[in-house]
Amino acid sequence: MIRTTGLTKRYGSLRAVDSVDLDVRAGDIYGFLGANGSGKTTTVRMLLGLVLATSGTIEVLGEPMPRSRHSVLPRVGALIEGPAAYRNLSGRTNLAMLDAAGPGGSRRTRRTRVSDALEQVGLAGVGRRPVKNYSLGMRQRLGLAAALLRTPELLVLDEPTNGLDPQGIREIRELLLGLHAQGTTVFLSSHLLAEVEQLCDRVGVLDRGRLVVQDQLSALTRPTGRVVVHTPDPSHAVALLSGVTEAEVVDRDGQRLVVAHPDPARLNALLVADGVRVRELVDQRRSLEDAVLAATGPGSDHVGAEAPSLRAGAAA
Ligand SMILES: Nc1ncnc2c1ncn2[C@@H]1O[C@H](COP(=O)(O)OP(=O)(O)OP(=O)(O)O)[C@@H](O)[C@H]1O
Repeated sequence: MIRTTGLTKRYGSLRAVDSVDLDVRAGDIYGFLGANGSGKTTTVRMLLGLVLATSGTIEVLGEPMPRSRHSVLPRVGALIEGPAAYRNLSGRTNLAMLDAAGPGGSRRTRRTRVSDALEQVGLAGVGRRPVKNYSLGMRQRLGLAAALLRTPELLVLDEPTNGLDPQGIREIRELLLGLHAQGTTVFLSSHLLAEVEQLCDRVGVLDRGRLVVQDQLSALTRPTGRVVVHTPDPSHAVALLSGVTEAEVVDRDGQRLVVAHPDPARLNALLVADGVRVRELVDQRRSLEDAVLAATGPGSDHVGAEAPSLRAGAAA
């Protein structure tokens, strides 16, 4: 769906994007993570032919960009940096104007297309109100409606939840999951780990212009081979396990033990058979944050792990 090789953008001596090999596959919800200033927007703009690459190649929907933009862009829905709209006009009129200005899409079916797009983003009831009366979340959804006018095969979204409150973020998330379930491939940039962890199945991490991670979320957060045990009898458990060669207690924090053991089921049986009460026993998994920190290392502008609500009110 999107494939780049050696994609690079220089601004003077700054390599804003540095030899990036993106691989976004059909059916992905791909999260493109990176701190502010890491080069996400520049990459997204290059994918859409809005900024020319210094070097490297780009394929979108199997066609070279920007050369094939006239055939590719009508099949791609895009939302970049706070969608612009005429404030005094209604959402519906804004969409109709965008539809008329965009490539493809006949005039005869415009009304239906606009109505369908408004319906999809949950703005059908307020489509006739002027945009100046819309909340930030409604404006963001209007931007998404514009991206949906052509029933895109691929959605490219730059920080789609920036500036939204938790409710707005959830609405966008549900909308994207719904579109994905209908077959749309989604590529979205974000600086929020939690957002990507909740929504995406494939992740790329940009660190100062370089793609330092690209993998399935499930592979990045795979089990560590350790088991987390919650027990009201931690001392008993530690004493028991000290005599078991294949088990090693690697961490103890109150009633929580982290045990290196090859088989959680066998470990559980061992503990219970000896009278240790087990409240919970789960495979320890690496968090996406751990995976990102391991790849970016110290001194990097780390992507944020803060709750999305803390970002509410940021620039749209
Ligand atoms: N037109 C430009 N001229 C010079 N430098 C630029 C230009 N556009 C972007 N940059 C620089 O390139 C780097 C990457 O910027 P970019 O906007 O792509 O990052 P980003 O990850 O999208 O960050 P943000 O989330 O803040 O938008 C930054 O250091 C930025 O200052």
